[in-house]
Amino acid sequence: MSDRFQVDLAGMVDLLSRHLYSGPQVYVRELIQNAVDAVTARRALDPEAPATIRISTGETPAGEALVEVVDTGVGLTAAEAAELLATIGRSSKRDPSLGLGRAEFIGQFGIGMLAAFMVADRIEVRSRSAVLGAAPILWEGRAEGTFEVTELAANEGGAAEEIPVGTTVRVIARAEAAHWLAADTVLGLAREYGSLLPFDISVLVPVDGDEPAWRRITEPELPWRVEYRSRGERSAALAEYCERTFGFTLIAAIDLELPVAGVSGVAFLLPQAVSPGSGQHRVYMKRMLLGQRIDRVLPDWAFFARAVIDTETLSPTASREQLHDDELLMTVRDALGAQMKQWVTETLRSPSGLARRVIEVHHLALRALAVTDPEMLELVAEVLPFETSDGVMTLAEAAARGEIVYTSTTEAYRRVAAVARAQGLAVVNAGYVYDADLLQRLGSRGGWRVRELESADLVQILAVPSLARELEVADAVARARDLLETDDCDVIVRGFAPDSVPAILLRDAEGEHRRDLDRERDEQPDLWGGLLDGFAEERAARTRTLVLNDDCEVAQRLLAAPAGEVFAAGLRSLYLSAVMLAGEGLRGSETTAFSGALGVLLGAALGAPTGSALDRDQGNDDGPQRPEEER
Ligand SMILES: Nc1ncnc2c1ncn2[C@@H]1O[C@H](COP(=O)(O)OP(=O)(O)OP(=O)(O)O)[C@@H](O)[C@H]1O
Repeated sequence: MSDRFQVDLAGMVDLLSRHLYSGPQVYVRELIQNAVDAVTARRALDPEAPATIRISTGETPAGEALVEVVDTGVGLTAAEAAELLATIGRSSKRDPSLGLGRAEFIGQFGIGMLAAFMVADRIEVRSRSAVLGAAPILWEGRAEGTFEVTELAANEGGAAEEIPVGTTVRVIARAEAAHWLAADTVLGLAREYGSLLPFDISVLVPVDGDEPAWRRITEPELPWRVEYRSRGERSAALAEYCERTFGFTLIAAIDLELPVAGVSGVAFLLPQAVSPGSGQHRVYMKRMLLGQRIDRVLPDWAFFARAVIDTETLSPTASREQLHDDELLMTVRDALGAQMKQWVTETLRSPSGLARRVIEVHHLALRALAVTDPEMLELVAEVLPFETSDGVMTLAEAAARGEIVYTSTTEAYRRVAAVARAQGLAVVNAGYVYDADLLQRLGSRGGWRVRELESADLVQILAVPSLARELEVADAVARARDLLETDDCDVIVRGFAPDSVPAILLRDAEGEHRRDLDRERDEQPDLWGGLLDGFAEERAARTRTLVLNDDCEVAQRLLAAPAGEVFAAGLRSLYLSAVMLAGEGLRGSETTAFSGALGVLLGAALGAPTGSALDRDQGNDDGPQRPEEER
């Protein structure tokens, strides 16, 4: 003999509330959805049937909080109520041959009613079926797991025939869940879930000093489907909708339309850059809100947009709060991505204020897009500005000048930019996320000559002087380092081209020079002995390095100069011209120091008295050249 499964209702409800749904608030959604499905079913039988849903809150005579949802839907017979309302997993909305939800209904799983028990102590369903001659019924279910069905005629005297076709669901709260049934909570939730549903749904709201009033919460049309007199009017309405729904002022709205998959919507471009992986979208399913943080609706690279879509075909998970990541979703995601790509291509190809703004704010997203898509790669190479040692330009512009040489980190770029600039070599800073990948891909396409800056380029750029020369200038270098200590700047001597540039300034954000020193020491451990160890330690503490060009006569003469005011003034002049060569402007105190130093040099040459800047340089650390802020 076989037995039937028993269900512990309290246990099931606990399971739902803790592990399936995000919280008890979904009970409002389930009630509205059942009412909408019932109205849809009735309209299928009788297209002229009324289609209204009324939601109100109140109290039972015993003071328990209650929510009542009244629909003019298809209703339930006594047998249907007994079978459907209390059988977990039983739904009238599934197609028996396919085992899937039927296209016209939102519900399909047969568990929605249980959600109400997350807040309810009891649920009463009064209903009259649209089936001709059906008697009105009352179904009462209790949280402890019992229910009964009675015919209202027998229960409530002669009023039965006056009861119209439709259903009234009354949820009576457990004391500790009563706040979920408060008037403004229910209004807020009904709006959140139901505002785009295609029926007249109204909520009874309290009015200060007056009788409560019905307020319609549904909009007659999807915001992106409303017809306006002009494009401008439509744009303004969408901007307002975006502000209201997502809380930001859009840069642009991109229409999304996929009729074959029953998907439509709009993607709003965010007004500021966001990090990848934050693409979260608002999804409606048959015009009922599924969730406001749904990912995977658009491709990963579209993280610079927030979309709102309505879908008739994508499948919800049983919680009805996420989408099934199935093949259909993948196809939809790709198709919506293609529409966004088309918009991006068209917008960026024709120069406009909008194109500039999109590039300025969302260049990172465009880089991400270029990495995944060869067509976008060409577009990005044409329109995206890159920092190069020859100024800001697009990759297409850089390519027009010859081979593109890039560094894959910004630190490496900062280190070599000044040297490269001094030598007329254009180096592209490919330090942003995706850049190195992007340039590599570009390099593997026909017609582009691209390569990463190699260490061989660097060795060629900065030549280490011989040991003898290093020892010869050691004293001058030590003096120079003392003089530039307050500028947070180290001093080294190297040879590099062109020999017309006496000095360049390197940044040392990652201790690159320390590594250089380590390498040099490793190569010639005996010769250098402990000499470099001391240097390395102290040098690592300074964030910039002045490289004096040992191939340049001016620098050579400075290194040969005796200690004194001319040496200090000469060093300061070279330092400040290197600051300018590195693309940094001079601060006020530096401009003063520059003219002071020139004054000293001219004075020395012309025999006039020396200037005050030199005195400051040769004095101790409280000189005016001390950096007031980080460079
Ligand atoms: N307001 C209503 N009017 C008429 N029938 C209803 C109503 N509410 C519920 N029902 C019936 O009860 C059944 C079970 O409802 P329930 O909400 O548990 O599941 P569902 O809506 O079918 O599926 P889902 O779990 O996906 O919401 C429904 O299939 C429907 O036949």
